[in-house]
Amino acid sequence: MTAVNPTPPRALTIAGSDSGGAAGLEADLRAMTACGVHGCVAVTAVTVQNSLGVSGVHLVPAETVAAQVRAVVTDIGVGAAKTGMLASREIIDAVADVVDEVGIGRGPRRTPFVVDPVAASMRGDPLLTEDAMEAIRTRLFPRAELATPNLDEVRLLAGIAVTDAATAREAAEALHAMGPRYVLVKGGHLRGSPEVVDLLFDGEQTWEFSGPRIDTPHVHGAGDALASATCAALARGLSMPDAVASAERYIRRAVAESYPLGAGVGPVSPFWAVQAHV
Ligand SMILES: Nc1ncnc2c1ncn2[C@@H]1O[C@H](COP(=O)(O)OP(=O)(O)OP(=O)(O)O)[C@@H](O)[C@H]1O
Ligand SMILES: Cc1ncc(COP(=O)(O)O)c(N)n1
Repeated sequence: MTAVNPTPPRALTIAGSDSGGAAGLEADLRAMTACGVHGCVAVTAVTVQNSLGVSGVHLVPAETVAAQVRAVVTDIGVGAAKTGMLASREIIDAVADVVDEVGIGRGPRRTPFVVDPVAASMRGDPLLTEDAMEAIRTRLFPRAELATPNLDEVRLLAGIAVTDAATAREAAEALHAMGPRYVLVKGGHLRGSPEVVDLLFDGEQTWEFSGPRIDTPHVHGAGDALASATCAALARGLSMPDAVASAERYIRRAVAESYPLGAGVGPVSPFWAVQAHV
């Protein structure tokens, strides 16, 4: 007898590939799977990458990136989409145009769009050309339901150095004024602090997600996994504050169970969530 199972919720990541399998679309798909969602991909770039860094980048043509988004949305359909490494201004322009075309974006009648403004790898290797951050700000932030910058990206986008709760709030306000409906200022890079505090802001209300800093160097892919877990929760129909809260619970366990890989920095682990089901 043929078993016909229900189709699970789907989400789309528009991101680059990490050959080390720690960050990028590989991290995104693992996090989406662990969070109960079928992940689809529009690949923007192939990186030559391992635990020690990025030694090569090969860009996918912008029209091929847009065509992947179109192919996924028109046939499979998704409940939410996110961006990771977008690599170039041309790809950002193509993504801005195609999300408008297929109904992904900001506001109640659009499929929720999470913009993770990835600028560099955690080791500082550039993942975006220099003129492209401005394009993320002007072309993608006004279309974003949620933007998820880390503190280096906050500095590039808003010129604010976050050092405490007051400057995190100031940054959230400045970034919100650039267009996203919600902003999540991620505190992982405030290395001296014993607590990690992520701040969600919708222009009026703030939600603070805090917990002890877990003592591990292996946080490769943490930002990708957090944005993807949020995207998965949105695809399952959660509200933004609930989706971020669920992703925050997910990422803290994933950081706690991170593991060494190669000679450099290892990844956060999605396995705890999968193992709960096997
Ligand atoms: N040592 C840690 N302990 C607890 N939580 C952490 C730790 N490091 C990262 N996190 C969680 O992961 C989230 C993403 O990390 P981070 O702020 O470093 O963003 P990112 O730079 O985009 O991530 P990455 O570059 O590692 O992919 C943080 O906001 C925090 O919730
Ligand atoms: C293809 C790709 N996308 C994103 C990241 C950022 O992740 P991290 O900040 O953990 O290096 C990366 N290193 N590679």
